[in-house]
Amino acid sequence: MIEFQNISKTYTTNDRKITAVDQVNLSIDRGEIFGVIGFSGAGKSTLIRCVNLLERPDIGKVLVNHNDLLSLSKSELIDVRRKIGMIFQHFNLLESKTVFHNVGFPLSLAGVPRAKIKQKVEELLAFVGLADKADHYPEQLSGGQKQRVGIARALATDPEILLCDEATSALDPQTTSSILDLLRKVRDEYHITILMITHEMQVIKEICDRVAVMEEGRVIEEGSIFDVFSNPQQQTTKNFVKTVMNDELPQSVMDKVTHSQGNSAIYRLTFENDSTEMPLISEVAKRYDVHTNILFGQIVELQGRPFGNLVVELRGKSSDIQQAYQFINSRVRVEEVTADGH
Ligand SMILES: Nc1ncnc2c1ncn2[C@@H]1O[C@H](COP(=O)(O)OP(=O)(O)OP(=O)(O)O)[C@@H](O)[C@H]1O
Repeated sequence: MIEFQNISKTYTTNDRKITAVDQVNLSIDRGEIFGVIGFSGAGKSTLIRCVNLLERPDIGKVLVNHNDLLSLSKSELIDVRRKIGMIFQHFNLLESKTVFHNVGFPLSLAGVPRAKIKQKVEELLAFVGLADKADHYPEQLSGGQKQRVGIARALATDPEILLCDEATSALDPQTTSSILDLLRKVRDEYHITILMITHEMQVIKEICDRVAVMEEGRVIEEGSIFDVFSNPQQQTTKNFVKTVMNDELPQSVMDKVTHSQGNSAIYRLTFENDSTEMPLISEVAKRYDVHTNILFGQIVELQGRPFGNLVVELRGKSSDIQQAYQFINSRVRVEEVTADGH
């Protein structure tokens, strides 16, 4: 549906060159909710603006529905852009127009007859839950309501793609959740492909199917939500994952454990899918002459699949600990936790 083929974009300011997007390759499928995460300055906004050529990449190709955007004429590009809606962090509503006229604005611009505009706007306001706010002005609305208007306006031209530029970053967590629910409904009911950029991993976790992590203009990691959250590879990705999956042991616990007497080792066990239901620790205690001390445990759901973490201290003779480790290792992913808790 959307394909970036080796695109790069460099800005030159005061003789300084900044490569905002650096050789990015990504492919986003029809009907997918795809997230791009990165810290400020990573190049996310530049990348998303390449989808409708608000920014033109210097090199590479942007394909939308197999159309090579950079080779289109002006009028062809206008047609493609009509199929791409966009919502923004600060909503970008027209303050002097009512909710009704904000939503209908793209249709008025396209010369759609009044009766048709009325029908479409009413349908969309009902869809976003603002049927009773048609005559209100933006200043009379909360942030969440404003973003609902932004979404309704973006849907007015029946787009196939919705671009979300930090669409929930100005909202509190509860309102963010309700907007994400609405975006999921947009995808499910209107079958729209959604590309969103954000610096909040919680947003990615709640709604996306796949994610790409950007750093210094490059995509450093990409994959399904389950794979990236359960087994992040790059340090930046690990840091983002940590913000929503807090599985760090407090230092005070680590200190107690590492200063305890006798032979002991600490392991982090990772459970996925069916293995989350495995009575592994009781099995270890039964089979081997080791004491087991559970220091931390959690189970979360990623895209409907269970994923768990357990940090266990094993105490006993080195040879017994080693045997117990091998048994665990044959059943689940396991790594030793070092003295700093990692
Ligand atoms: N129009 C521009 N002129 C010059 N430099 C720019 C321009 N737009 C972006 N940049 C630079 O390109 C880099 C990437 O910016 P971009 O806005 O794409 O990142 P971002 O990940 O979206 O960050 P943020 O979340 O802060 O917007 C930054 O160093 C930024 O300063």
